[in-house]
Amino acid sequence: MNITIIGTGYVGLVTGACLAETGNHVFCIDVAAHKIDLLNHGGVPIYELGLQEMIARNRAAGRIHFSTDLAAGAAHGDILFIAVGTPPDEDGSADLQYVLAAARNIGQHMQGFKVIVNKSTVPVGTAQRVQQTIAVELAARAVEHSFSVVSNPEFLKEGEAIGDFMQPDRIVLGCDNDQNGVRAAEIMRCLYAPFNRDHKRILQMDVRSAELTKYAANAMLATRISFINELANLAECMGADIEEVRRGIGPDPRIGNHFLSAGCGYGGSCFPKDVQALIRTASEYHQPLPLLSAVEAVNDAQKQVLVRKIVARLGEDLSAFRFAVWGLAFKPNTDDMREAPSRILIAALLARGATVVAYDPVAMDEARRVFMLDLQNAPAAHARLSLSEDPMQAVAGADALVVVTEWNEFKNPDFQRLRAQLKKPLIFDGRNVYEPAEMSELGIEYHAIGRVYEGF
Ligand SMILES: NC(=O)c1ccc[n+]([C@@H]2O[C@H](COP(=O)([O-])OP(=O)(O)OC[C@H]3O[C@@H](n4cnc5c(N)ncnc54)[C@H](O)[C@@H]3O)[C@@H](O)[C@H]2O)c1
Ligand SMILES: O=c1ccn([C@@H]2O[C@H](COP(=O)(O)OP(=O)(O)O[C@H]3O[C@H](CO)[C@@H](O)[C@H](O)[C@H]3O)[C@@H](O)[C@H]2O)c(=O)[nH]1
Repeated sequence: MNITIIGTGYVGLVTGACLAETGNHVFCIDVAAHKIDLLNHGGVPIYELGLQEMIARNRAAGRIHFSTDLAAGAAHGDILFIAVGTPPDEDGSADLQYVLAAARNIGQHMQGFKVIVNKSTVPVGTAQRVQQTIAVELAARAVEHSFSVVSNPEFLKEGEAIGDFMQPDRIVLGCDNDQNGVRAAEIMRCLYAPFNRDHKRILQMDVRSAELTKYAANAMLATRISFINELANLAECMGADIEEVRRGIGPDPRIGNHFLSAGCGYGGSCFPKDVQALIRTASEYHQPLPLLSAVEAVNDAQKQVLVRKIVARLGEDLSAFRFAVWGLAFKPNTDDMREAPSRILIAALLARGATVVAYDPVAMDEARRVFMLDLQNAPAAHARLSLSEDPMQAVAGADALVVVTEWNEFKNPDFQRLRAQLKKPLIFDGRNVYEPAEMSELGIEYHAIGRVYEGF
Protein backbone atom coordinates (compact mmCIF):
# COMPACT_ATOMS: atom_id res chain seq x y z
CA MET A 1 0.00 0.00 0.00
CA ASN A 2 0.98 3.63 -0.28
CA ILE A 3 1.46 5.05 3.19
CA THR A 4 2.23 8.56 4.39
CA ILE A 5 3.51 9.17 7.91
CA ILE A 6 3.26 12.73 9.21
CA GLY A 7 5.87 13.26 11.95
CA THR A 8 9.21 11.46 11.99
CA GLY A 9 9.76 11.15 15.74
CA TYR A 10 9.98 8.02 17.89
CA VAL A 11 6.57 6.78 16.78
CA GLY A 12 6.46 8.02 13.20
CA LEU A 13 9.89 6.73 12.22
CA VAL A 14 9.37 3.32 13.77
CA THR A 15 5.91 3.02 12.19
CA GLY A 16 7.26 4.09 8.81
CA ALA A 17 10.24 1.74 8.94
CA CYS A 18 8.18 -1.26 10.08
CA LEU A 19 5.49 -0.67 7.46
CA ALA A 20 8.17 -0.37 4.75
CA GLU A 21 9.71 -3.59 6.08
CA THR A 22 6.42 -5.39 5.37
CA GLY A 23 6.45 -4.22 1.74
CA ASN A 24 4.53 -0.95 1.75
CA HIS A 25 5.65 2.23 -0.02
CA VAL A 26 6.18 4.73 2.75
CA PHE A 27 6.55 8.49 2.52
CA CYS A 28 7.63 10.14 5.79
CA ILE A 29 6.93 13.84 6.22
CA ASP A 30 8.21 16.24 8.84
CA VAL A 31 8.23 20.01 9.23
CA ALA A 32 11.72 19.80 10.79
CA ALA A 33 13.93 20.18 7.71
CA HIS A 34 17.11 19.21 9.63
CA LYS A 35 15.59 15.80 10.51
CA ILE A 36 14.55 15.11 6.91
CA ASP A 37 17.96 16.22 5.66
CA LEU A 38 19.70 13.85 8.09
CA LEU A 39 17.40 10.96 7.12
CA ASN A 40 18.05 11.63 3.43
CA HIS A 41 21.77 11.35 4.14
CA GLY A 42 21.51 7.98 5.89
CA GLY A 43 21.34 9.33 9.45
CA VAL A 44 18.62 8.78 12.05
CA PRO A 45 17.71 11.63 14.41
CA ILE A 46 16.90 9.33 17.38
CA TYR A 47 18.61 6.39 19.06
CA GLU A 48 16.45 3.28 18.78
CA LEU A 49 17.91 -0.22 18.57
CA GLY A 50 17.79 -1.67 15.04
CA LEU A 51 16.11 1.37 13.50
CA GLN A 52 19.07 2.68 11.51
CA GLU A 53 19.61 -0.71 9.85
CA MET A 54 15.91 -1.13 9.07
CA ILE A 55 15.66 2.32 7.51
CA ALA A 56 18.85 1.80 5.49
CA ARG A 57 17.57 -1.53 4.15
CA ASN A 58 14.24 -0.07 3.10
CA ARG A 59 15.76 3.09 1.64
CA ALA A 60 18.04 0.95 -0.49
CA ALA A 61 14.99 -1.04 -1.64
CA GLY A 62 13.20 2.23 -2.52
CA ARG A 63 10.37 1.57 -0.08
CA ILE A 64 10.87 4.54 2.25
CA HIS A 65 11.32 8.23 1.40
CA PHE A 66 11.68 11.35 3.53
CA SER A 67 10.45 14.81 2.67
CA THR A 68 9.18 18.11 4.02
CA ASP A 69 6.69 18.32 1.14
CA LEU A 70 3.31 18.05 2.86
CA ALA A 71 1.37 18.34 -0.41
CA ALA A 72 3.29 15.42 -1.95
CA GLY A 73 2.78 13.46 1.26
CA ALA A 74 -0.97 14.01 1.25
CA ALA A 75 -1.12 12.95 -2.39
CA HIS A 76 1.01 9.80 -1.92
CA GLY A 77 -0.73 7.90 0.85
CA ASP A 78 -3.94 5.90 0.67
CA ILE A 79 -3.45 5.80 4.41
CA LEU A 80 -2.15 8.93 6.15
CA PHE A 81 -0.79 8.44 9.67
CA ILE A 82 -0.68 11.40 12.03
CA ALA A 83 2.24 10.73 14.41
CA VAL A 84 3.14 14.22 15.61
CA GLY A 85 3.81 15.25 19.21
CA THR A 86 1.04 16.01 21.72
CA PRO A 87 3.06 17.72 24.47
CA PRO A 88 1.45 19.00 27.65
CA ASP A 89 -0.12 22.42 27.43
CA GLU A 90 0.30 24.85 30.33
CA ASP A 91 -2.78 23.46 32.07
CA GLY A 92 -1.66 19.83 31.63
CA SER A 93 -4.04 19.07 28.76
CA ALA A 94 -2.67 17.60 25.53
CA ASP A 95 -1.61 20.36 23.16
CA LEU A 96 -3.32 19.43 19.89
CA GLN A 97 -1.85 22.20 17.72
CA TYR A 98 0.44 19.82 15.80
CA VAL A 99 -2.30 17.22 15.25
CA LEU A 100 -4.71 19.84 13.98
CA ALA A 101 -2.02 21.45 11.79
CA ALA A 102 -1.41 18.03 10.23
CA ALA A 103 -5.17 17.64 9.71
CA ARG A 104 -5.33 21.05 8.00
CA ASN A 105 -2.46 20.09 5.72
CA ILE A 106 -4.23 16.88 4.78
CA GLY A 107 -7.47 18.74 4.04
CA GLN A 108 -5.61 21.29 1.92
CA HIS A 109 -4.02 18.70 -0.34
CA MET A 110 -5.84 15.36 -0.32
CA GLN A 111 -7.50 13.87 -3.41
CA GLY A 112 -9.74 10.79 -3.50
CA PHE A 113 -10.64 8.46 -0.61
CA LYS A 114 -8.19 8.56 2.31
CA VAL A 115 -7.90 6.75 5.60
CA ILE A 116 -6.57 9.20 8.18
CA VAL A 117 -5.04 7.37 11.12
CA ASN A 118 -4.48 9.08 14.43
CA LYS A 119 -1.44 7.43 16.00
CA SER A 120 -0.59 10.29 18.32
CA THR A 121 -1.89 9.95 21.89
CA VAL A 122 -4.91 12.24 21.97
CA PRO A 123 -7.87 12.92 24.25
CA VAL A 124 -11.28 11.43 23.55
CA GLY A 125 -13.01 13.46 20.87
CA THR A 126 -9.86 14.35 18.91
CA ALA A 127 -10.68 12.10 15.94
CA GLN A 128 -13.89 14.07 15.61
CA ARG A 129 -11.94 17.35 15.68
CA VAL A 130 -9.54 16.01 13.03
CA GLN A 131 -12.53 14.98 10.92
CA GLN A 132 -14.10 18.46 11.25
CA THR A 133 -10.78 20.22 10.51
CA ILE A 134 -10.31 18.26 7.29
CA ALA A 135 -13.93 18.86 6.29
CA VAL A 136 -13.48 22.64 6.73
CA GLU A 137 -10.41 22.60 4.46
CA LEU A 138 -12.18 20.53 1.80
CA ALA A 139 -15.10 22.94 1.90
CA ALA A 140 -12.69 25.87 1.48
CA ARG A 141 -11.33 24.16 -1.63
CA ALA A 142 -14.90 23.53 -2.78
CA VAL A 143 -14.09 19.86 -3.38
CA GLU A 144 -15.67 16.67 -2.09
CA HIS A 145 -13.44 13.77 -1.19
CA SER A 146 -14.52 11.05 1.18
CA PHE A 147 -12.34 9.97 4.08
CA SER A 148 -12.54 8.33 7.46
CA VAL A 149 -10.56 9.04 10.64
CA VAL A 150 -9.35 5.95 12.49
CA SER A 151 -7.92 5.94 16.01
CA ASN A 152 -4.98 3.55 16.16
CA PRO A 153 -3.07 4.32 19.38
CA GLU A 154 0.50 3.16 19.64
CA PHE A 155 1.77 1.10 22.59
CA LEU A 156 5.48 0.78 21.70
CA LYS A 157 8.14 1.39 24.36
CA GLU A 158 11.29 3.33 23.53
CA GLY A 159 14.34 1.09 23.43
CA GLU A 160 12.17 -1.89 22.36
CA ALA A 161 10.11 -0.06 19.77
CA ILE A 162 10.77 -2.26 16.75
CA GLY A 163 9.99 -5.50 18.60
CA ASP A 164 6.86 -3.94 20.08
CA PHE A 165 5.68 -2.78 16.65
CA MET A 166 6.53 -5.99 14.78
CA GLN A 167 5.11 -8.29 17.47
CA PRO A 168 2.35 -6.23 19.10
CA ASP A 169 0.32 -7.49 22.08
CA ARG A 170 -2.66 -5.93 20.39
CA ILE A 171 -3.56 -3.55 17.58
CA VAL A 172 -6.38 -1.25 18.62
CA LEU A 173 -8.49 0.12 15.77
CA GLY A 174 -11.19 2.65 16.58
CA CYS A 175 -13.41 2.98 13.52
CA ASP A 176 -16.69 4.66 12.71
CA ASN A 177 -19.69 2.53 11.94
CA ASP A 178 -20.66 4.32 8.73
CA GLN A 179 -19.80 3.29 5.17
CA ASN A 180 -16.45 5.11 5.11
CA GLY A 181 -15.58 3.74 8.55
CA VAL A 182 -16.26 0.16 7.45
CA ARG A 183 -14.13 0.70 4.34
CA ALA A 184 -11.34 2.21 6.44
CA ALA A 185 -11.46 -0.73 8.89
CA GLU A 186 -11.03 -3.22 6.02
CA ILE A 187 -8.02 -1.29 4.69
CA MET A 188 -6.44 -1.12 8.15
CA ARG A 189 -6.96 -4.84 8.77
CA CYS A 190 -5.24 -5.52 5.45
CA LEU A 191 -2.32 -3.22 6.36
CA TYR A 192 -1.85 -4.92 9.73
CA ALA A 193 -2.34 -8.49 8.45
CA PRO A 194 1.43 -9.25 8.57
CA PHE A 195 1.46 -8.27 12.27
CA ASN A 196 -1.68 -10.27 13.03
CA ARG A 197 -0.82 -13.73 11.81
CA ASP A 198 -2.69 -15.53 14.59
CA HIS A 199 -5.77 -13.36 13.91
CA LYS A 200 -6.11 -12.40 17.56
CA ARG A 201 -4.21 -9.14 17.76
CA ILE A 202 -6.64 -6.72 16.13
CA LEU A 203 -9.18 -5.28 18.53
CA GLN A 204 -11.73 -3.20 16.66
CA MET A 205 -13.93 -0.83 18.62
CA ASP A 206 -15.56 2.57 18.41
CA VAL A 207 -13.30 5.60 18.06
CA ARG A 208 -13.81 7.13 21.50
CA SER A 209 -13.12 3.85 23.29
CA ALA A 210 -9.90 3.45 21.28
CA GLU A 211 -8.81 6.95 22.27
CA LEU A 212 -9.49 6.26 25.95
CA THR A 213 -7.80 2.84 25.78
CA LYS A 214 -4.41 4.47 25.23
CA TYR A 215 -4.74 6.67 28.32
CA ALA A 216 -6.12 3.77 30.36
CA ALA A 217 -3.06 1.64 29.52
CA ASN A 218 -0.55 4.32 30.48
CA ALA A 219 -2.48 5.32 33.59
CA MET A 220 -2.61 1.70 34.76
CA LEU A 221 1.14 1.23 34.23
CA ALA A 222 1.96 4.52 35.97
CA THR A 223 -0.29 3.48 38.86
CA ARG A 224 1.64 0.25 39.35
CA ILE A 225 4.91 2.19 39.48
CA SER A 226 3.66 4.74 42.01
CA PHE A 227 2.14 1.91 44.07
CA ILE A 228 5.39 -0.01 44.30
CA ASN A 229 7.38 3.17 44.99
CA GLU A 230 5.08 4.09 47.84
CA LEU A 231 5.45 0.60 49.30
CA ALA A 232 9.23 0.73 48.79
CA ASN A 233 9.42 3.85 50.92
CA LEU A 234 7.34 2.14 53.59
CA ALA A 235 9.40 -1.07 53.41
CA GLU A 236 12.53 0.95 53.98
CA CYS A 237 11.16 2.41 57.22
CA MET A 238 10.09 -1.02 58.41
CA GLY A 239 13.25 -2.95 57.60
CA ALA A 240 11.52 -4.95 54.82
CA ASP A 241 12.95 -5.44 51.33
CA ILE A 242 10.77 -4.31 48.41
CA GLU A 243 12.51 -6.74 46.02
CA GLU A 244 11.42 -9.63 48.26
CA VAL A 245 7.92 -8.21 48.47
CA ARG A 246 7.78 -7.95 44.69
CA ARG A 247 8.93 -11.56 44.43
CA GLY A 248 6.20 -12.46 46.86
CA ILE A 249 3.31 -10.81 45.01
CA GLY A 250 4.31 -11.29 41.34
CA PRO A 251 3.40 -15.00 40.95
CA ASP A 252 -0.27 -14.19 41.58
CA PRO A 253 -1.53 -13.99 37.97
CA ARG A 254 -3.91 -11.22 39.01
CA ILE A 255 -0.86 -9.12 39.90
CA GLY A 256 2.04 -10.33 37.72
CA ASN A 257 5.73 -9.42 37.84
CA HIS A 258 5.90 -6.68 35.24
CA PHE A 259 6.11 -2.98 35.91
CA LEU A 260 6.66 -3.30 39.62
CA SER A 261 10.27 -2.13 39.80
CA ALA A 262 10.72 0.44 42.52
CA GLY A 263 12.95 3.35 41.59
CA CYS A 264 13.44 7.10 41.42
CA GLY A 265 10.17 7.68 39.57
CA TYR A 266 8.79 7.29 36.08
CA GLY A 267 9.83 9.71 33.36
CA GLY A 268 9.70 9.82 29.59
CA SER A 269 7.52 11.55 27.06
CA CYS A 270 4.42 9.51 27.87
CA PHE A 271 3.49 8.58 31.44
CA PRO A 272 3.90 12.04 33.02
CA LYS A 273 2.07 13.87 30.25
CA ASP A 274 -0.61 11.23 29.66
CA VAL A 275 -1.57 10.87 33.33
CA GLN A 276 -1.76 14.65 33.52
CA ALA A 277 -3.82 14.92 30.32
CA LEU A 278 -6.28 12.25 31.48
CA ILE A 279 -6.78 14.07 34.78
CA ARG A 280 -7.37 17.26 32.81
CA THR A 281 -9.84 15.67 30.36
CA ALA A 282 -11.73 14.10 33.26
CA SER A 283 -12.07 17.48 34.94
CA GLU A 284 -13.72 18.80 31.78
CA TYR A 285 -16.37 16.13 32.34
CA HIS A 286 -16.60 17.12 36.05
CA GLN A 287 -15.32 13.66 36.93
CA PRO A 288 -12.26 14.05 39.16
CA LEU A 289 -9.71 11.21 39.22
CA PRO A 290 -8.26 11.32 42.75
CA LEU A 291 -6.44 8.01 42.26
CA LEU A 292 -4.49 9.35 39.28
CA SER A 293 -3.83 12.67 41.00
CA ALA A 294 -2.21 10.63 43.78
CA VAL A 295 -0.21 8.58 41.23
CA GLU A 296 1.16 11.83 39.86
CA ALA A 297 1.91 13.31 43.29
CA VAL A 298 3.67 10.13 44.44
CA ASN A 299 5.79 10.18 41.29
CA ASP A 300 6.73 13.85 41.69
CA ALA A 301 7.87 13.09 45.24
CA GLN A 302 9.70 9.94 44.12
CA LYS A 303 11.78 11.93 41.66
CA GLN A 304 13.22 13.66 44.75
CA VAL A 305 13.96 10.42 46.61
CA LEU A 306 17.67 10.33 45.74
CA VAL A 307 18.13 13.97 46.73
CA ARG A 308 16.42 13.25 50.06
CA LYS A 309 18.73 10.30 50.72
CA ILE A 310 21.83 12.27 49.73
CA VAL A 311 20.87 15.22 51.93
CA ALA A 312 20.05 12.88 54.83
CA ARG A 313 23.52 11.34 54.54
CA LEU A 314 25.68 14.34 53.61
CA GLY A 315 23.71 17.37 54.74
CA GLU A 316 21.81 20.20 53.04
CA ASP A 317 24.98 22.02 51.93
CA LEU A 318 26.64 19.86 49.28
CA SER A 319 29.23 22.41 48.14
CA ALA A 320 32.10 20.28 49.44
CA PHE A 321 31.03 17.24 47.43
CA ARG A 322 31.44 15.92 43.96
CA PHE A 323 28.95 13.38 42.59
CA ALA A 324 29.30 11.00 39.66
CA VAL A 325 25.95 10.37 37.97
CA TRP A 326 25.49 7.26 35.83
CA GLY A 327 22.54 7.40 33.46
CA LEU A 328 20.83 10.47 32.03
CA ALA A 329 18.20 9.06 29.65
CA PHE A 330 14.78 8.45 31.26
CA LYS A 331 15.33 4.71 30.82
CA PRO A 332 17.96 2.44 29.22
CA ASN A 333 18.33 1.98 25.45
CA THR A 334 17.14 5.43 24.48
CA ASP A 335 18.66 8.89 24.17
CA ASP A 336 15.37 10.46 25.25
CA MET A 337 15.64 12.75 28.29
CA ARG A 338 12.07 14.06 28.33
CA GLU A 339 10.94 14.18 31.99
CA ALA A 340 14.03 12.15 32.96
CA PRO A 341 14.55 11.81 36.75
CA SER A 342 18.24 12.63 36.15
CA ARG A 343 17.29 16.22 35.31
CA ILE A 344 15.56 16.78 38.65
CA LEU A 345 18.38 15.09 40.57
CA ILE A 346 21.18 17.01 38.87
CA ALA A 347 19.42 20.37 39.19
CA ALA A 348 18.84 19.69 42.92
CA LEU A 349 22.47 18.68 43.54
CA LEU A 350 23.78 21.74 41.71
CA ALA A 351 21.34 24.01 43.56
CA ARG A 352 22.89 22.78 46.83
CA GLY A 353 26.34 23.70 45.63
CA ALA A 354 27.53 20.25 44.53
CA THR A 355 29.81 19.48 41.59
CA VAL A 356 28.46 16.83 39.21
CA VAL A 357 30.18 14.70 36.57
CA ALA A 358 27.63 12.77 34.53
CA TYR A 359 27.82 9.94 32.03
CA ASP A 360 25.30 8.20 29.77
CA PRO A 361 26.08 5.62 27.07
CA VAL A 362 24.00 7.37 24.36
CA ALA A 363 22.28 10.51 25.69
CA MET A 364 25.38 12.76 25.88
CA ASP A 365 24.43 15.05 22.97
CA GLU A 366 20.89 15.26 24.21
CA ALA A 367 22.22 16.02 27.73
CA ARG A 368 24.26 18.96 26.44
CA ARG A 369 21.17 20.39 24.76
CA VAL A 370 18.83 19.72 27.69
CA PHE A 371 21.06 21.08 30.46
CA MET A 372 21.78 24.18 28.39
CA LEU A 373 18.04 24.89 28.58
CA ASP A 374 17.38 23.62 32.13
CA LEU A 375 20.24 25.64 33.59
CA GLN A 376 20.10 28.73 31.38
CA ASN A 377 19.18 30.91 34.38
CA ALA A 378 21.79 29.33 36.65
CA PRO A 379 25.16 29.79 34.91
CA ALA A 380 27.16 29.26 38.12
CA ALA A 381 25.44 25.94 38.74
CA HIS A 382 25.86 24.98 35.07
CA ALA A 383 29.60 25.56 35.39
CA ARG A 384 29.74 22.89 38.11
CA LEU A 385 28.25 20.26 35.77
CA SER A 386 30.45 18.37 33.36
CA LEU A 387 29.84 15.37 31.14
CA SER A 388 32.37 12.57 30.95
CA GLU A 389 32.72 10.20 27.99
CA ASP A 390 33.72 7.34 30.27
CA PRO A 391 31.91 5.93 33.34
CA MET A 392 35.08 5.24 35.34
CA GLN A 393 36.48 8.68 34.57
CA ALA A 394 33.23 10.19 35.83
CA VAL A 395 33.70 8.38 39.11
CA ALA A 396 37.37 9.34 39.61
CA GLY A 397 37.69 11.42 42.78
CA ALA A 398 33.93 11.58 43.36
CA ASP A 399 32.52 11.51 46.88
CA ALA A 400 29.65 9.31 45.77
CA LEU A 401 28.20 7.53 42.73
CA VAL A 402 24.51 8.04 41.94
CA VAL A 403 22.91 5.52 39.55
CA VAL A 404 19.82 6.94 37.87
CA THR A 405 19.30 4.75 34.78
CA GLU A 406 19.80 0.98 34.75
CA TRP A 407 21.84 0.64 31.55
CA ASN A 408 23.29 -2.88 31.20
CA GLU A 409 26.85 -1.55 31.28
CA PHE A 410 26.27 -0.30 34.86
CA LYS A 411 25.05 -3.64 36.15
CA ASN A 412 28.34 -5.39 36.68
CA PRO A 413 31.19 -2.88 36.78
CA ASP A 414 34.68 -3.72 38.03
CA PHE A 415 33.74 -3.03 41.66
CA GLN A 416 37.32 -3.06 42.95
CA ARG A 417 38.24 -0.40 40.41
CA LEU A 418 35.07 1.53 41.12
CA ARG A 419 35.79 1.46 44.85
CA ALA A 420 39.35 2.61 44.26
CA GLN A 421 38.24 5.48 42.03
CA LEU A 422 35.69 6.85 44.49
CA LYS A 423 36.95 9.17 47.19
CA LYS A 424 34.41 7.55 49.54
CA PRO A 425 32.92 4.09 48.89
CA LEU A 426 29.38 5.45 48.67
CA ILE A 427 26.63 4.56 46.18
CA PHE A 428 23.09 5.92 45.88
CA ASP A 429 21.18 3.61 43.55
CA GLY A 430 17.90 4.92 42.12
CA ARG A 431 17.18 1.71 40.17
CA ASN A 432 18.10 -1.07 42.59
CA VAL A 433 20.78 -2.34 40.23
CA TYR A 434 23.06 -3.90 42.86
CA GLU A 435 22.65 -6.44 45.66
CA PRO A 436 22.94 -4.89 49.14
CA ALA A 437 24.71 -8.00 50.54
CA GLU A 438 27.34 -7.82 47.79
CA MET A 439 27.88 -4.12 48.49
CA SER A 440 28.42 -4.94 52.18
CA GLU A 441 31.02 -7.52 51.26
CA LEU A 442 32.78 -5.06 48.98
CA GLY A 443 32.88 -2.48 51.75
CA ILE A 444 30.66 -0.06 49.85
CA GLU A 445 28.06 2.02 51.66
CA TYR A 446 24.89 1.45 49.67
CA HIS A 447 21.59 3.34 49.60
CA ALA A 448 18.92 1.89 47.31
CA ILE A 449 15.13 2.19 47.05
CA GLY A 450 13.22 0.14 49.61
CA ARG A 451 16.02 -2.35 50.25
CA VAL A 452 17.60 -3.65 53.42
CA TYR A 453 21.31 -2.83 53.73
CA GLU A 454 23.11 -3.94 56.80
CA GLY A 455 26.32 -1.94 56.44
CA PHE A 456 29.88 -3.19 56.32
N1 LIG B 1 7.64 8.14 22.21
C1 LIG B 1 6.94 7.07 22.50
O1 LIG B 1 7.45 6.09 23.03
C2 LIG B 1 5.46 7.01 22.18
C3 LIG B 1 4.81 5.78 22.22
C4 LIG B 1 3.43 5.74 21.95
C5 LIG B 1 2.75 6.89 21.62
N2 LIG B 1 3.41 8.07 21.59
C6 LIG B 1 2.66 9.28 21.17
O2 LIG B 1 2.94 9.48 19.78
C7 LIG B 1 3.01 10.87 19.48
C8 LIG B 1 4.37 11.21 18.89
O3 LIG B 1 5.35 10.99 19.88
P1 LIG B 1 6.91 10.99 19.53
O4 LIG B 1 7.62 10.61 20.76
O5 LIG B 1 7.13 10.23 18.27
O6 LIG B 1 7.10 12.56 19.23
P2 LIG B 1 8.41 13.31 18.68
O7 LIG B 1 8.41 14.63 19.33
O8 LIG B 1 9.59 12.42 18.78
O9 LIG B 1 8.10 13.49 17.11
C9 LIG B 1 7.07 14.29 16.60
C10 LIG B 1 7.51 14.80 15.22
O10 LIG B 1 6.41 15.45 14.59
C11 LIG B 1 6.92 16.55 13.83
N3 LIG B 1 5.82 17.47 13.50
C12 LIG B 1 5.19 18.34 14.32
N4 LIG B 1 4.20 18.97 13.65
C13 LIG B 1 4.21 18.48 12.39
C14 LIG B 1 3.39 18.72 11.23
N5 LIG B 1 2.36 19.58 11.24
N6 LIG B 1 3.69 18.03 10.10
C15 LIG B 1 4.71 17.15 10.07
N7 LIG B 1 5.49 16.89 11.13
C16 LIG B 1 5.23 17.53 12.28
C17 LIG B 1 8.01 17.10 14.73
O11 LIG B 1 8.91 17.91 13.99
C18 LIG B 1 8.65 15.81 15.27
O12 LIG B 1 9.71 15.38 14.44
C19 LIG B 1 2.69 11.58 20.80
O13 LIG B 1 1.31 11.83 20.85
C20 LIG B 1 3.07 10.57 21.85
O14 LIG B 1 2.36 10.73 23.05
C21 LIG B 1 4.76 8.16 21.84
O1 LIG C 1 8.66 -1.17 36.79
C1 LIG C 1 8.94 -0.09 36.27
C2 LIG C 1 8.82 0.16 34.87
C3 LIG C 1 9.13 1.42 34.38
N1 LIG C 1 9.56 2.40 35.20
C4 LIG C 1 9.86 3.75 34.65
O2 LIG C 1 8.75 4.17 33.88
C5 LIG C 1 9.16 5.03 32.82
C6 LIG C 1 8.56 4.58 31.50
O3 LIG C 1 9.12 3.35 31.13
P1 LIG C 1 8.57 2.51 29.88
O4 LIG C 1 7.12 2.31 30.02
O5 LIG C 1 9.39 1.31 29.75
O6 LIG C 1 8.92 3.51 28.67
P2 LIG C 1 8.12 4.36 27.59
O7 LIG C 1 8.93 4.28 26.35
O8 LIG C 1 7.80 5.68 28.18
O9 LIG C 1 6.76 3.54 27.29
C7 LIG C 1 5.50 3.85 27.89
O10 LIG C 1 4.88 4.93 27.24
C8 LIG C 1 4.66 4.72 25.83
C9 LIG C 1 4.10 6.00 25.26
O11 LIG C 1 2.73 6.15 25.48
C10 LIG C 1 3.71 3.53 25.66
O12 LIG C 1 3.47 3.32 24.27
C11 LIG C 1 4.33 2.29 26.31
O13 LIG C 1 3.43 1.19 26.20
C12 LIG C 1 4.62 2.60 27.77
O14 LIG C 1 5.27 1.49 28.39
C13 LIG C 1 10.70 4.99 32.85
O15 LIG C 1 11.19 6.16 33.48
C14 LIG C 1 11.03 3.77 33.68
O16 LIG C 1 12.24 3.90 34.37
C15 LIG C 1 9.69 2.17 36.57
O17 LIG C 1 10.08 3.06 37.33
N2 LIG C 1 9.39 0.92 37.07
